[in-house]
Amino acid sequence: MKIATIQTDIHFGDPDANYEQMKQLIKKALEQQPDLIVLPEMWNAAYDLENLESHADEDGERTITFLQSLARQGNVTIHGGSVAVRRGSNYYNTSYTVDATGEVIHVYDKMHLFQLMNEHHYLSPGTVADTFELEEICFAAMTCYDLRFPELARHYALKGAHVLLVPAQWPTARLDHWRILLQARAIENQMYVVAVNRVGNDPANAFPGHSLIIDPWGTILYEGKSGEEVAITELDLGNVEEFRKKVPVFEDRLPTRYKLD
Ligand SMILES: O=C(O)CCC(=O)C(=O)O
Repeated sequence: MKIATIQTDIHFGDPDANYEQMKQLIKKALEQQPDLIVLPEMWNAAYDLENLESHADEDGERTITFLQSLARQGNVTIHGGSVAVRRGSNYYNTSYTVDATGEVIHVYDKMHLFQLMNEHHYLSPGTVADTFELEEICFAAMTCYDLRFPELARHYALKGAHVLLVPAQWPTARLDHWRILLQARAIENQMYVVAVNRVGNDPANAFPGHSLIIDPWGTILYEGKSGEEVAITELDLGNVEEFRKKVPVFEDRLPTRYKLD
């Protein structure tokens, strides 16, 4: 599977500029005919949480229409990173995945809200962690801070996921955590991890890029630099069981002996 990762800066609190910029970047990715495009976290307005009322996407309608048009045009599936969405009186950090026919095949609301960026004061947490199928391969998605919760990645692995998508706005100050945690999730769950981070600055943080694609052995197959990058990585996603046979952790788990609550 050919995967395009879109590592970009994001205009703070300016959805119109961000939809236009993302359209150009997706079109650039389409030139290389990828099967899947993955975008970063909160790309419609960045972390301008104080102004959600004016720029959160009402029921995700603008984002879904935008992704559907480009997915059909490029005959590609797009995991739309995440955007700030309003549903009823609540706001969410939501990922939509749209396939080449324009069908929304998966929706994920970020579960673990990041107190250091005040998400918990503005957003509601997601409650559903489902997997989805793409070309007969089981995928799962989480968002940025969710990465610190190994239980969520293990939950997905036990549901059959072979690929974990992780859009993020992970700050430069903790870049070493980013790389180590992504590798750990890949190794301990023996799954591919495709993680897309933003670059640039917002009023509170700098963002380093370093988007990463890691195989189930923990080997880094792609690592972005610190600028804007539309990268294509070709992956053989059908070989996860081969990795799992080498070290059979799923056979050797003893779940009745460790209670997590
Ligand atoms: O956990 C971290 O250090 C970064 C998390 C984060 O920036 C986020 O969830 O937006």
